Amino acid sequence: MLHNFGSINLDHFYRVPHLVRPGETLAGHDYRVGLGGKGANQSLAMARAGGQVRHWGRLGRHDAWAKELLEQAGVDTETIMLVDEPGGHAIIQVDDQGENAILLFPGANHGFSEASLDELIEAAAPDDWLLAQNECNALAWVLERAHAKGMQIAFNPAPMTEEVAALPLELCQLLFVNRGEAEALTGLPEGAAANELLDALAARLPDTETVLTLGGDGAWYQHGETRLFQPPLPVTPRDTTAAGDTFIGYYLAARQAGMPAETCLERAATAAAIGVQRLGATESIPELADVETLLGQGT
Ligand SMILES: OC[C@H]1O[C@H](O)[C@H](O)[C@@H]1O
Repeated sequence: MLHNFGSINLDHFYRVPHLVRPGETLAGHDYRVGLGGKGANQSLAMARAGGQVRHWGRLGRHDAWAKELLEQAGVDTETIMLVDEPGGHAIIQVDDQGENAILLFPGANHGFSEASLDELIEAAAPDDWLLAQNECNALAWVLERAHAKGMQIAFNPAPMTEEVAALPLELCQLLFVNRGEAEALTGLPEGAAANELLDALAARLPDTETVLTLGGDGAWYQHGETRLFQPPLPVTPRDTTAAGDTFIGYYLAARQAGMPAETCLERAATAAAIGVQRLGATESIPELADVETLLGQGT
C-alpha cells in the first residue's frame, strides 16, 4: 500500500488570452470548478492506473463531494478528514498555449497536527510507501517519522520553496523533480543541461532514485550507474495543469506492480501526454485503458 500525505484543493479554472500581468485586470473566457491539489491528483492518477493508494488529507466539510470523487476512482479515502475550516483552493489561469499560472490557498491542507499524523504513521505497515508533495504542513516531521518506521518514501518537492531545500531529502527512496525544482535543489543556473542536473542530483542524493521530468523534452530516470531517457510524445498541449501529477501517479502504480524503471517511465509519459490534451486537473487524468491503447497494448 502507498500512503499519500497530500493536498486536496478545489481548482477554479479560468481560460485567459494571456496570464494576467501585474496591475492588469483581465477577463477570462471560460470558468470551471474541479477537484485538484497535487496530492489528490497524484492519488487519483495512481488509482486510475490500478495502484493501491490511501490518501491522508484534510478537506473542508462543504467539499465532501471531492472525497466521494476520489473514492469512486478507487482511492482509499478512510483517512481523509472532513473539517470545519476553509478547504484548500487554487485559482488557475490557462492561456491559449496551454501554459498555466496557479495561485494557491492551502487552507485545511495546512492544519495537520503531529498527533493525527502519528496515528496515521502508526497504522501504516513498515514496508508501506509514503508519498508527499509540498502542499501540506509538518512535512519534515512526517518524512522523519515515516523513515524511522521503515517506510519507503517518494517525494515530489512541488511547489518548490526555500524550506523544501532544507528537508532531509536523503531519506527519500524516490524523488520526482521538474526542471525548476532540480535547478533549485542543485543551485545550477536556469537552462542547465539534463545531464548536468542529473549529475548534480546524484552528487547530492547518491542513494536516491531520481525521476526528472522535462515536459516537451522528455523524462529521465537515474539511480547509481543507471540513466534512462524517455523521449517526449508528439502532442500539442491544451492545458499542462496536473501533467506532472498524472506522470507521478502512473509511475508509482507501475512501480508498485513491479515493472522496471523504463516501463514506469513509458507509462507515466504516455498518461501525461494524454492529460495535457485535456482541460483541468483530475478531469484530465486518463483511464488506464486509454493509456494502454496508446501504448499499443489495448484489448
Ligand atoms: O499540480 C496541479 C495542482 O497544483 C495546485 O495544487 C492545484 O490545485 C492543481 O490541481
